[in-house]
Amino acid sequence: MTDEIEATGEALARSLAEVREAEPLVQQLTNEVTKNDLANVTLSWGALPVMADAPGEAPEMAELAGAILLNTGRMTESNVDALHAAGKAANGLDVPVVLDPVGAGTTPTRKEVHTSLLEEVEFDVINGNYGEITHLAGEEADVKGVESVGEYEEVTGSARALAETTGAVVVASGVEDVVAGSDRVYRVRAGDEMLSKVVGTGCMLGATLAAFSGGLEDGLSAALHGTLAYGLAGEHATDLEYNGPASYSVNLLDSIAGFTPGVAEELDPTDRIERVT
Ligand SMILES: Nc1ncnc2c1ncn2[C@@H]1O[C@H](COP(=O)(O)OP(=O)(O)OP(=O)(O)O)[C@@H](O)[C@H]1O
Ligand SMILES: Cc1ncsc1CCO
Ligand SMILES: [Mg+2]
Repeated sequence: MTDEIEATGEALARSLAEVREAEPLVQQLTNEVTKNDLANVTLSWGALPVMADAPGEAPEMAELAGAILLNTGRMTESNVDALHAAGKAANGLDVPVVLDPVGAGTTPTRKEVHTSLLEEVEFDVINGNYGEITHLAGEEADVKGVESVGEYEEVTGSARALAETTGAVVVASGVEDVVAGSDRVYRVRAGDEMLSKVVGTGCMLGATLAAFSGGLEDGLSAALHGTLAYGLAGEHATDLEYNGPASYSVNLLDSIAGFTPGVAEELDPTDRIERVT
């Protein structure tokens, strides 16, 4: 691992190119609300999506994958079984595993599912909104359905605490994103308020983090550059023709597809990332 992660346009371009060259197979177990968007986001970063989520086949596919995403938005018994089985199979072969703990803390069922997943599966990345991350860190949090509500002034500390207890890189998404490894924490300022007006943009960040984890060697660089690239794509999407949130969501997909290494090279995103600890 390099001492400090570069946040230049050139460094971001190298990461984007590495994902495209590796073209990792990214298996995603996710909710029905966002499945199609996640598959397209994955393809647009240059990775290959496969949404294999049946309990019998999911662990078989995980053994073939370059990375897997476990999004807990769908709480059916068979999906929960598949999440466990795929996560364990991936751990057995050192395939990176990303957890998106959708709605963590809201119901007894979700509390139990997240507790058992964290006990039984080792995660490389955990990405959730401020409320979900704060809840998983063992602190008081207010999650309404799948939305983070309330104030989270201590989210940097919560993300770091969760990174320390789980060994995962933790990404807490919100107005600014926090990317926490065990020994350092960054804040990423990229994105646009429109990202909060479309359902599933946090889930799409999860797909992005899985694609970058499958393509890059270093997990913290993958999380930091994936979060930065996604936020910048979300900003650029506001330059495209806008007719309301639905057109923004299409523009977001187009913006990700157009975010090539050549585009990244021309940017100077150094002031978007601040190391805070
Ligand atoms: N006000 C904002 N300004 C800039 N970026 C934002 C804002 N709100 C959210 N984002 C960005 O939107 C993305 C999704 O974050 P959010 O915290 O809303 O996820 P979420 O609640 O898990 O979403 P979902 O459950 O709908 O998938 C992140 O990339 C985050 O940086
Ligand atoms: C709205 C919703 N409900 C379960 S999953 C999901 C997608 C956003 O997280
Ligand atoms: Mg989410």
